[in-house]
Amino acid sequence: MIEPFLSAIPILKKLEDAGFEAYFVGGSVRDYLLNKPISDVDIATSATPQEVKAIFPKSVDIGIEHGTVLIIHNHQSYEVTTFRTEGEYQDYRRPKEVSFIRNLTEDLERRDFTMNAIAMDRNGRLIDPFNGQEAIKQKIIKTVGQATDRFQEDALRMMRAVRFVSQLSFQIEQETMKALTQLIPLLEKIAVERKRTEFEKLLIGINRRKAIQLLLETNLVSYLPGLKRQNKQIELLHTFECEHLNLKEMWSLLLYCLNHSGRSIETFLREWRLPVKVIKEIKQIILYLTKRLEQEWTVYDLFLAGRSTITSVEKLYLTINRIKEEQSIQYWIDQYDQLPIKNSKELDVTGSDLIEWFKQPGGPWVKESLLRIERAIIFQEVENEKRKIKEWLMKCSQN
Ligand SMILES: Nc1ccn([C@@H]2O[C@H](COP(=O)(O)OP(=O)(O)OP(=O)(O)O)[C@@H](O)[C@H]2O)c(=O)n1
Ligand SMILES: [Mg+2]
Repeated sequence: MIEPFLSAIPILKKLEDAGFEAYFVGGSVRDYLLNKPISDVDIATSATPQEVKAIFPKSVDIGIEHGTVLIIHNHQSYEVTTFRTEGEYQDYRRPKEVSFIRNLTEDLERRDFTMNAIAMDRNGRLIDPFNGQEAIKQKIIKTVGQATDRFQEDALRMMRAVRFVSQLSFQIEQETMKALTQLIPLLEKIAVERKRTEFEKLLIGINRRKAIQLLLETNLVSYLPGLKRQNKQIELLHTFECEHLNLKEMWSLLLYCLNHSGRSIETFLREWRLPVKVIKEIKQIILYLTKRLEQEWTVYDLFLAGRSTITSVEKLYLTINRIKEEQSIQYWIDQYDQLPIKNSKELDVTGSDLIEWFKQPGGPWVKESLLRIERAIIFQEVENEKRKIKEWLMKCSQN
C-alpha cells in the first residue's frame, strides 16, 4: 500500500480494535487502482457517528445526519462515514435522512458507479462485489445496479458521469448512457454549487473536449446556468485545443465563446456562484484578452495586468488563434519584467512629497499626479527617482 493510505491505517485499526469494520472507499481506492494521484482518503465504517466520536475524541461534526464525522489524526483530517443506505429520496436530491447499517456490501450498493464502489481493508485486500476493477480495466463508467434508480436517487450523478469522462477518459456504458439521456431533466433540481464542483472538474479534465461534446449530445448544457440555448457557442468551445488551460482560463474561454462582455460576465459568473475574488480575476483576464485580440500589448497594459493575467491572456490568445508556438508568452513576460516598476507601491514618491513640493492642501490632484508620474515612469519619460521626478514635475508645471 502507499500514502496517503499508510498514514490512515491506524484509524482503521482503532475502529477494528473497538469491534467495528472499517475500509477505505470511494475515489481514493479508484484513483489508487488507476495509479493516479490520490486526493483525500474516505473511510467507511460499521460504527455509528456516535461510536466513531467516542473512539476519536478529536472530531468535528461535518454532516452527522449523513453519517459523516471528520476526525483529526496526526494533524491530518479524515472523513469517516457510517455504512448507510440512502433511505427516502426527496425530489431527486440527496436524502435529508439516511439509515445507518452494519453491512459493507449494502453500503457499496448505494454508490453511484462500480468503479466508485470498491472497498479496501487495511491490508490492501479489495472488496469489490460489483466488479469495479473490471470496469476500471475496461475504462467504463457503469452504475451500480439500475442506472435509472441511481440517477433518480441523485441526479447529480449524471453530471458526475460526464465529469469522469473528462477526468479519466473513460466511456459511459450503454445502459448508463441510455438512462442518462432520458433522465437529464432531473438536473433541474440540483443546487448550483454541486453542479459547479462537477463542472469545474470537467473543465480541467484531460479529456475535457470529449466531455464538452457529451454535454451537448446529452443536452446536459440546458440544465447549467447561462448555457441554455447556447449550443453554437459551446460547439465553438469544443473546437479549441484547450487541454493546457487552467480553470480560470477555461472559464474565460467559455465566456469568450459565449461572447459575454461587461456586466453580463459578472451576471453569468454570479449565477454559477463563483467567489467574488475569482470573478474579479476572470473579468480582468477577459478585459485584456478583448484588447489583445485587437492589438498588441501596450507597456501600460502590461503594467496594469500583471504577470499572471498576462500569461493567461497570452495563452488564450494563442488558443483562440490556434497558434501552436508558445514563444510569445515568454516574449511578453520579458517585456513585463523590463518595466521600471511593477506596481504603484514601487513609486519613489508619495502623496506627502507632492503636497510638500507644491505647498498645496491634499485633494484629488494628488492621486491624479501620482497616476501621471506612474505613466511617465512606465513610458520611460522619467526615471523612478525622487529627485528626477521632482525636476520633471516642475518642468511639466512650467509648460
Ligand atoms: N452523488 C454521489 C456522490 C458520491 N458518491 C459516492 O461517494 C464517494 C465519494 O464521493 P466524492 O468524494 O464526491 O467523489 P469521488 O468519487 O471520491 O471523486 P473525487 O476524487 O473527485 O473526490 C464516491 O466515490 C461514490 O462512491 C455517490 O455514490 N453519489
Ligand atoms: Mg472523494
